[in-house]
Amino acid sequence: MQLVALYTTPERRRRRNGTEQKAARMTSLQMSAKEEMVEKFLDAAARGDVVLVTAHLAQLPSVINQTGYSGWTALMLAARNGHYDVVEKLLSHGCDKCLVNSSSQTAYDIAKFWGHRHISNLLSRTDEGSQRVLPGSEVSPQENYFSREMLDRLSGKRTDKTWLESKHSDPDTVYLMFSKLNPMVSMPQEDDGGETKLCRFRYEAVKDLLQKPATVLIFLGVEKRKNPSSSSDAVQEPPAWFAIGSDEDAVELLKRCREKNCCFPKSPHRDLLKLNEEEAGVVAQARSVLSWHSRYSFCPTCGSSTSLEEAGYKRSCLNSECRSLQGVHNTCYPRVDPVVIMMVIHPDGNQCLLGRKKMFPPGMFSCLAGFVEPGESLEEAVRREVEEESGVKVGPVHYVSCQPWPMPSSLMMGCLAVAMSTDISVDESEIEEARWFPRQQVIDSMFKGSRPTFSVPPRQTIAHQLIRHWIGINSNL
Ligand SMILES: NC(=O)C1=CN([C@@H]2O[C@H](COP(=O)(O)OP(=O)(O)OC[C@H]3O[C@@H](n4cnc5c(N)ncnc54)[C@H](OP(=O)(O)O)[C@@H]3O)[C@@H](O)[C@H]2O)C=CC1
Ligand SMILES: [Mg+2]
Ligand SMILES: [Mg+2]
Ligand SMILES: [Mg+2]
Ligand SMILES: [Zn+2]
Repeated sequence: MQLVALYTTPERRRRRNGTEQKAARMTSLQMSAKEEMVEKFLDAAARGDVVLVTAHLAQLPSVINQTGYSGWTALMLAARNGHYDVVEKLLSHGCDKCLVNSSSQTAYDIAKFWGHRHISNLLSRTDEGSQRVLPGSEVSPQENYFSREMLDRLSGKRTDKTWLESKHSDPDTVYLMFSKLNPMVSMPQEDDGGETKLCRFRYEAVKDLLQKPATVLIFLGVEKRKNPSSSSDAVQEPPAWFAIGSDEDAVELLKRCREKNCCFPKSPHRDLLKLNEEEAGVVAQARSVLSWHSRYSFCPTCGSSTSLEEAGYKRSCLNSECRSLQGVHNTCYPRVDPVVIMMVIHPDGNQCLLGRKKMFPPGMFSCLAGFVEPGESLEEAVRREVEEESGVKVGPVHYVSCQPWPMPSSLMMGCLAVAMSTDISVDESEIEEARWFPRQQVIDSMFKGSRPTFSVPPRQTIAHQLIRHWIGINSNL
């Protein structure tokens, strides 16, 4: 009932106090134009003015998840006051419904408390929730880190040797360089906002490498057109992208780059999470395919040598008698390993099961995960892995979203699972510790920052997004 005391009437409180507070801030702090716009946007959401809300979003998309002096987002205010159309509009623009106010309530909690059942139903819809697992307006629906496709893979062109050769020497073609499966990147400079960037090469800088027999060349695709209707696009094909896997000495490779601060990251689990969403998607594709080439040089059926085909997407056995060349010859394609990762919810709905491996940084807990085995459904894999690792029995399983995880080629399939038993007994060979964490404790460690009792993996992981997702759909009341 904390909510009653704090937020009984946010709109009235806004009306009563808003003008004086704003005026005070205007004079004392000189409210910036951005702050003023945020307050106007929040006011429109609180009043249910969907036209004005839409106009603000068009003018400044980043306003969508902002909070004003009250610490409430537009979604929370619209949910509080029962404005279904505003909630719908904000969701359609990809707002983050997992955010909490200072009392740890999500927009869902607020709508539920104030009896706006049509809104709480809308906010709790799992398919809707699964579409928006990453925060930020620049991220489109159903997307996790490593999932964005900025290239059109044009798989039909992989067998078109003439087209591929013309692209090799095209001056617009972009080459990425990999050494030991890691891409050459320029590390963040102080003035560029801390983003790691892929080093992009042109044909002239790499053409000698393309001639070397040990070089692996992968066609990644062509850039997706942002504005396909413009007239220059009609005559010009978008640039093609290739990945080069080279066995040349890394120091020598680095000399080819003119940019400053270049390197091949040493810790992919950490460094590859600092790319922007688009480049991360390209790396996910290239790294998994290169890793397959590095481990599958010989035919797994007869042990003969293989040749690289289809622009890097196939290896064929050079022994014409080999069984792998008959029937289903799927020994020859890049591998993808399906993994289930699950947020296990306590039967009381207010706690979740998280575990830690010995290799995790101190204090970090994450969702349980495990490889899907042959002939197993996702649901069964979830039940088996949870029981193996924690001893907890699981009933219903609900798919949420997935994430390519190029370490080296997992496809993480994120699920919510409801526990049918609560006693924990960990498999110490896989997990050091597993615990039930109350929702409030999870919220404190994710959002409040000050001395959390434990930490969760970074936002780029699907584990993090599943935890957020659960907070977003679970009632706090
Ligand atoms: N993005 C994210 O948020 C997260 C990603 N992950 C990723 O998920 C993956 C799987 O999680 P994990 O808990 O380790 O899996 P499991 O619980 O299945 O346990 C790993 C065990 O499975 C074995 N194994 C390795 N590859 C396979 C395979 N293809 N099929 C069946 N068993 C296999 C390993 O053996 P061996 O020791 O011989 O290799 C290891 O002993 C990992 O790659 C991990 O990086 C995990 C958690 C979070
Ligand atoms: Mg396991
Ligand atoms: Mg596991
Ligand atoms: Mg396993
Ligand atoms: Zn063979």
